[in-house]
Amino acid sequence: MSSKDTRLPHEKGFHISWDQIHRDSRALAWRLDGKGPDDGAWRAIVAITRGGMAPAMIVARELDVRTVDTISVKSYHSGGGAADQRREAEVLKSPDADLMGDGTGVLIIDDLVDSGKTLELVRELYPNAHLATVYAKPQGEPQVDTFITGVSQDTWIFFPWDMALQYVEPYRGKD
Ligand SMILES: O=P(O)(O)OC[C@H]1O[C@H](OP(=O)(O)OP(=O)(O)O)[C@H](O)[C@@H]1O
Ligand code: HPA
Ligand SMILES: [Mg+2]
Repeated sequence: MSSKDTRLPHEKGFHISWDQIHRDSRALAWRLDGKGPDDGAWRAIVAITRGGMAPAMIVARELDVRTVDTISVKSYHSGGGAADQRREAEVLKSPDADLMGDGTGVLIIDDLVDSGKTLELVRELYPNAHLATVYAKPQGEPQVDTFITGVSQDTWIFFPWDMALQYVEPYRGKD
């Protein structure tokens, strides 16, 4: 039996509540406040859809940034068999080109970085933008300029928009 199978149900994932993502996104805003290139201000915020939209909205509110755009990135597995599967990413919708330039003064926000493929592509497109996530796994950390909480690579992060409250059995069941 692998160690994965011996973990208790509540240890298989990192479950984030709305309250937690709000607090962590505000912590991200606090860390980024005054760090823009022009008098500390950020020119615009770009959310990486869809997961980056909630944190980006919270950061935009805290930092009083009114110019908000989106970039839509789809990441997927490519290759043949399981052994040579690689992670790829493609842009489905770009933000306004005049707004973006090379990314200087623009804060690009996502909920998390995992393999780093999504941010790698975004950085190629906007090398001078500041890339920020709320959560980061070790493999993706080199791709992100600022993040709040590190999470181990084998942990799956569950976000509140993907969950619903439901009954769970006690750890010690009836039989
Ligand atoms: O570092 P990576 O391995 O590229 O993974 C991180 C990305 O994966 C998830 O988005 P996903 O593509 O699942 O789409 P969604 O935000 O629309 O749910 C997450 O929101 C990040 O954007
Ligand atoms: O841990 C994760 N949680 C949710 N979405 C993700 N996309 C890549 N990794 C994750
Ligand atoms: Mg995403």
